[in-house]
Amino acid sequence: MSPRAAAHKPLVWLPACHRHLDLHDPGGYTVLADRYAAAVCELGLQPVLFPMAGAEDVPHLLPLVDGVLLTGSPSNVEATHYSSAALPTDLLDPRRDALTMALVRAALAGGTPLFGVCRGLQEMNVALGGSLYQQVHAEQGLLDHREPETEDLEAQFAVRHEVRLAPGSAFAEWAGGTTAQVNSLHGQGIRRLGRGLVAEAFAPDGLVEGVRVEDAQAFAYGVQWHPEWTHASNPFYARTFDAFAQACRAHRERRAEA
Ligand SMILES: N[C@@H](CCC(=O)NCCCC(=O)O)C(=O)O
Repeated sequence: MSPRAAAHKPLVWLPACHRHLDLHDPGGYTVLADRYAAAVCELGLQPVLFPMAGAEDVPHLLPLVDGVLLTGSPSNVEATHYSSAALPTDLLDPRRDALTMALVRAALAGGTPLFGVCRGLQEMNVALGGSLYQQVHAEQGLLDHREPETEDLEAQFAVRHEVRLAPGSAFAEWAGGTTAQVNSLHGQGIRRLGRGLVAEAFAPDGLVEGVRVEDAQAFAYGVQWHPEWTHASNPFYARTFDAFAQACRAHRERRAEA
């Protein structure tokens, strides 16, 4: 690593959510679960937020960072992005949608490492022209992938099912085999795969749970599970995150040398 590149930690952009919280200020709040930012810090990277960034800011802000981590969120990608009508019960976040749709495309076009987790995977899929099941559990033949109704986070994030991993894929390498156990906290899921996405991890009901972007210039993966949870003690999750972190470091090097 060159001395210049070593001077700063690679910067990882985590697009935040925008919510109305039951607090004194009735205005909106910018929200990011500490869990994701902490995982990024533990990898030796620096999480950054651009709270007011919109799609129009992406060309100016993306060159400042070394990676993008699209986090999970209780909110759903609005179905109008894949030409369906949103269900009346949907918790939506149009500002996040607008930003992440542009960010996915720009990160891939410019070779910025991109990792999507849960909603983040769904955003990658929709940004690339794919569609989602709005309620996986309502589809015949598909399982209920939602977390149990409890406030106990350990129970919510507990391992829930196996995933089958494509032989020879990076997922299989990170898992050390062609199966792994994962947690599951989502109501939506990939229906039609986006352009250029290769399905490489599958739930027992066949739902696509892990993708890579074909011919990507840098790390470009998405997972439906949550590797940020217990990533330090789970070798599969740890290797996935390490690969992302390495890609961010390599991107930092390239930026420093340019
Ligand atoms: N709302 C979507 C995405 C689910 C998701 O990202 N869950 C994570 C919840 C915990 C967190 O905020 O990290 C769906 O239901 O599929």
